[in-house]
Amino acid sequence: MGLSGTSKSKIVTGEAGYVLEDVPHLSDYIPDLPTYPNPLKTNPAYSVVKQYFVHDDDTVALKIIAHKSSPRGLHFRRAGPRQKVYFDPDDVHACIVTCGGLCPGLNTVIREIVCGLEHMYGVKKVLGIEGGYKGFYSRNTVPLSPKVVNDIHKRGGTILGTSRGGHDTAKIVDSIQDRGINQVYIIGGDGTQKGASFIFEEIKKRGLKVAVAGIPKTIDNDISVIDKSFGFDTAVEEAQRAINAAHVEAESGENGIGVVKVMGRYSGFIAMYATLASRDVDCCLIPESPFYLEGHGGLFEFIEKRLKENGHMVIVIAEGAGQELLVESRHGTENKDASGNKLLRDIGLWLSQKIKDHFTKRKMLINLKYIDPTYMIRAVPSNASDNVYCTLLAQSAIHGAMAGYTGFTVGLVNGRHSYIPFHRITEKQNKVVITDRMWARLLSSTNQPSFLSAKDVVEDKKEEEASSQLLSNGDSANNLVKKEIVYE
Ligand SMILES: Nc1ncnc2c1ncn2[C@@H]1O[C@H](COP(=O)(O)OP(=O)(O)O)[C@@H](O)[C@H]1O
Ligand SMILES: O=P(O)(O)OC[C@H]1O[C@](O)(COP(=O)(O)O)[C@@H](O)[C@@H]1O
Ligand SMILES: [Mg+2]
Repeated sequence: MGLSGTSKSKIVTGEAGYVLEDVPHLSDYIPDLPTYPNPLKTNPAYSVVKQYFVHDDDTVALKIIAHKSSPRGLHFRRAGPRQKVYFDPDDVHACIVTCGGLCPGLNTVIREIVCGLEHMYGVKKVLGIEGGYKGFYSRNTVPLSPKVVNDIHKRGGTILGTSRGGHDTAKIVDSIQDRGINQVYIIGGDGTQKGASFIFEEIKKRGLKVAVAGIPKTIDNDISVIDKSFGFDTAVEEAQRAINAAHVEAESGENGIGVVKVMGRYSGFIAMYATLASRDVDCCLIPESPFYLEGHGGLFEFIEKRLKENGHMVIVIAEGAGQELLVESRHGTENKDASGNKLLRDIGLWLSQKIKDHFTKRKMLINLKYIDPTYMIRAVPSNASDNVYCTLLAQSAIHGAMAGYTGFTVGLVNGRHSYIPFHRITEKQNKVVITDRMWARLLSSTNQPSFLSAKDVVEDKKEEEASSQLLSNGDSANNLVKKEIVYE
């Protein structure tokens, strides 16, 4: 086996093309750390389970579809408890912080970190950092115990509060150092994980024995590498209620049109899955698939056709869709939120008005109802399957930190919990690939226009080149490079 890599990546190679992209370990920069037997060995719940501990060599493949001649691709370290731990449970002082937008399941993750630390490892000192990153240096903290967090998974939001902006690496690490914290659990999206990687680098620079573990959170499902994010299932389920309402309204009026806006700043996964799940949706509009209103193949033509056929229709639109159509009226100013995310204009409202104007001009009576359930979807508690998922993520993060791993995000990769280096999570976003089979399934289920013209270039050669590159660099199928498409 060989070890190589840049400061960013820790690559371990082996026989038969084996490549592990490992995560950092405290022993990488602190020599002679003492180890302790894992307390789970004497825990009655776990000690009876054969092979409970993860083998040191266990890895998880990033790509599970292989061709005859393709390399084995990249692997990540499998998550789970190790035989040895690098912390005496009595010495652990953990903290938890939630950052960025809300997402169903945040409280479940908090609960399970607190309970998992105490029940599995006997750790009793856990601190909640209030109000996101800036809470490390400008807000209160709250001691967390299994009793305090007992019921919180039944509530939406985060009991710790959250925020955008306020990431000051030096101040955060000063606070970690001053408080004697040695395990940091950071729950948040791509922005948060970028912040977490800076915190990890600073901790390493100062030579501190502090494990930094990220738990990826995104209601938009826009984090790459992982199969899906917690809360996403719940969001899709909750979106059904709004779509049902839009359908009932649309069915009841003459030429009824229901427009539902869902979240999805850059990625239209909620819109796509909510549409596929509902079967009541006639048209789904997402940021990845530019659309146009007027003319042949445009949205207005399709609406008119559907109304004539069915007398009603439902449109689901992701908030980031069609933003380019609004650009002209923005007068060049691009507003950003405290984290630097682009502020979007309300495409749902804009589109609803455009549809109304169009049919008024055509002297065709329509009844349009616009529903914006975005924050309602985000504020609900997680459903049963997300609760289980959150629990496993929290436990995997705890096992990793206790085993001395650091600078990692925990995530489900092809159905297996894995430790993923931060940069893999943050280097690009997960997006719906409109040349992929899932989007084709959606198009065939709604029978909506693809909004691609005859000029759209889909060159077989380019496609082949792109896919063979992907096989060798081990990228996930979810992140396939878009084929070159020319829009009229
Ligand atoms: N590039 C970055 N470097 C350091 N911190 C960041 C970066 N981007 C975002 N953050 C911090 O992460 C937190 C959440 O980021 P945000 O983008 O709002 O949400 P999310 O993490 O859900 O994507 C904020 O406190 C923000 O300051
Ligand atoms: O109004 P807020 O709190 O900024 O949140 C709105 C945004 O948050 C999101 O839910 C995503 O948030 P994150 O990047 O924090 O995961 C987007 O879909 C939405 O645009
Ligand atoms: Mg984000």
